[in-house]
Amino acid sequence: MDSRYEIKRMAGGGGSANASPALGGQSRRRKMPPRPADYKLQIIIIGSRGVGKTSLMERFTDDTFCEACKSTVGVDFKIKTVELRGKKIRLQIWDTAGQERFNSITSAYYRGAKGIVLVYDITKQETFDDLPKWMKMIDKYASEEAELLLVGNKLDCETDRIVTKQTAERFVSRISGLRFCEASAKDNFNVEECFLKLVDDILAKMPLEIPSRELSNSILSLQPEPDIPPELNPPRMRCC
Ligand SMILES: Nc1nc2c(ncn2[C@@H]2O[C@H](COP(=O)(O)OP(=O)(O)OP(=O)(O)O)[C@@H](O)[C@H]2O)c(=O)[nH]1
Repeated sequence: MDSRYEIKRMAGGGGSANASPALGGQSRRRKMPPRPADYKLQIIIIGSRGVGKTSLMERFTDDTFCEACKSTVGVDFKIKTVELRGKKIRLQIWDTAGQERFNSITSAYYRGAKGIVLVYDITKQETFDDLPKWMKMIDKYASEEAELLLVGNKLDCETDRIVTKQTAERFVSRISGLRFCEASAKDNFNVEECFLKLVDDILAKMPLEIPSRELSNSILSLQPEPDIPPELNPPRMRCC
């Protein structure tokens, strides 16, 4: 049995208001199981190779940073539960390979995503120049309803910056509904804020006024459990 459901016997010598005479002064406390999530959402992280997609995901989900990570092969994912707008949200975050040769695999994950994080590296012009190509992928494979967030990563490398904030803002202003922020996975700057803003934007579009009895009985999934598309192999785990 799950240890969360165990009834803990509290050894006691009386004095507790909850003590039961039948237990000879011992009281029973039931440890409550965690409240189930109200929503399950998928977020996908895309962008060119080496921009820090994995690093952003790992910073957000585990608060870790890997200096010498291996390049992602195919896709990987992590789970994180957050609370926003009074709701508990289970996020499944898909980290995709930046290498073009994996596009046929990674594109299968766009469709179910409620949020898309498009990343470039502020120190590498080519990763910014690649953005129109990634926008084409989004147009082709993602849901029109998906919320979009552009992240300029590696803000800790300000002295090596090539892509100015103004240049990025000009790009963003031409695309409706695209949000923008700069962050550093390494320094843990603005990472959580960027992800939570994206989730908040997703929630803002959802019908949150669901009768509480529906919420209490089951996990309300506004989209299918984010399964691995059947035609694909399971996500390949990467190590650091
Ligand atoms: N200075 C700095 N380095 C970073 C940052 N984020 C990631 N890196 C480094 O950039 C390199 C690539 O990071 P990854 O997270 O693997 O990049 P990725 O976009 O997932 O790469 P692919 O899987 O190849 O597409 C690694 O050496 C990281 O340590 C950051 O915020 N600042």
